[in-house]
Amino acid sequence: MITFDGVTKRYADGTVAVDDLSLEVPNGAITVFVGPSGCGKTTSLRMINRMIDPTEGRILLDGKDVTTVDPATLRRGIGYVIQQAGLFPHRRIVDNIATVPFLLGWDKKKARDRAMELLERVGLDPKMARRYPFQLSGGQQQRVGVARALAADPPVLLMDEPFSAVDPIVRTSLQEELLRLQSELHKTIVFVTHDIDEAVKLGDTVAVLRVGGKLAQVAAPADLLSDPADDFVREFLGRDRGIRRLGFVPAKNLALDPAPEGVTPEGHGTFNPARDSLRAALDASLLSPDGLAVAVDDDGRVLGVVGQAALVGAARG
Ligand SMILES: Nc1ncnc2c1ncn2[C@@H]1O[C@H](COP(=O)(O)OP(=O)(O)OP(=O)(O)O)[C@@H](O)[C@H]1O
Repeated sequence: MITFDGVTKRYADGTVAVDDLSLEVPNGAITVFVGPSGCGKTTSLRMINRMIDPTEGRILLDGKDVTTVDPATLRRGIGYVIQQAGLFPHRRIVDNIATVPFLLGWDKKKARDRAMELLERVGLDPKMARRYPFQLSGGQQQRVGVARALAADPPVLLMDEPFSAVDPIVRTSLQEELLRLQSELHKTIVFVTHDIDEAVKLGDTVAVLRVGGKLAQVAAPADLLSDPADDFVREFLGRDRGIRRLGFVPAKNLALDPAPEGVTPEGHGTFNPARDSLRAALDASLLSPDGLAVAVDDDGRVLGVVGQAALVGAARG
């Protein structure tokens, strides 16, 4: 666990970038820091690995004040991913990924084997290993950045706007890849973004900061969407909060009616109650001429139907 305990950062010119921040970042989950430009997200992140030291307060990593740990030792347990990957341009991809293992003195073969394993893990073709960064697309470079941060298997991963510089489609696939990786690796991840949609998609917990470095709210995405703490958070969350919140409510508790004669998945919107959200079920019903969302299992077999009145009722509840 990472604990921010009354942390303030005042820069030499008097700018208060972070103001009395207290927050707990649980192990094995993704905590997102989100907020407008200049609200202190990057400063907060960099105080964890001591690229910046706080002016007041303490940051504890598993109970230990990070300022008492030598930065090099500290960073061995903390992977760091930044925007535009920050790869070394004159090193091949495999050696970029193996950077930390090399620094730790692993033998060359073991370090490169590990790099190859990670290359595949982040969804890249092993053929890429011998290329240089300029021979990869932006999205591929970002994947290499993630692989490099994971190379020495650190328990903590800091990610600073890692997907901001790529186009929306690549960005979506990188986000999904991160969620897939996290479901296997269970790292303690602190993720910084200014994009609220990215925050609610990736975060188990979302911390919203406002300019001046003050914490506005910290909550699970569904709670943030249903109960914003104040006007700033409400405005920052943007439109369609009600609908977006339904994306976090599982559809598995919906009461299904037997499918009427002739109602089939063809010509109807379908959803899978075991996997999908209430939002997906509502969408399915809106796509059906008679308003019935058809529930199907993994094999496409019809389990039943649910109508719009029941969906709206479930959405209220
Ligand atoms: N070295 C510095 N000296 C003085 N002020 C600084 C310094 N670094 C950052 N700041 C200021 O501290 C505040 C917070 O900066 P920070 O980079 O942490 O914000 P951020 O939320 O990450 O912003 P962005 O989303 O634009 O990257 C800003 O007002 C910034 O101008």
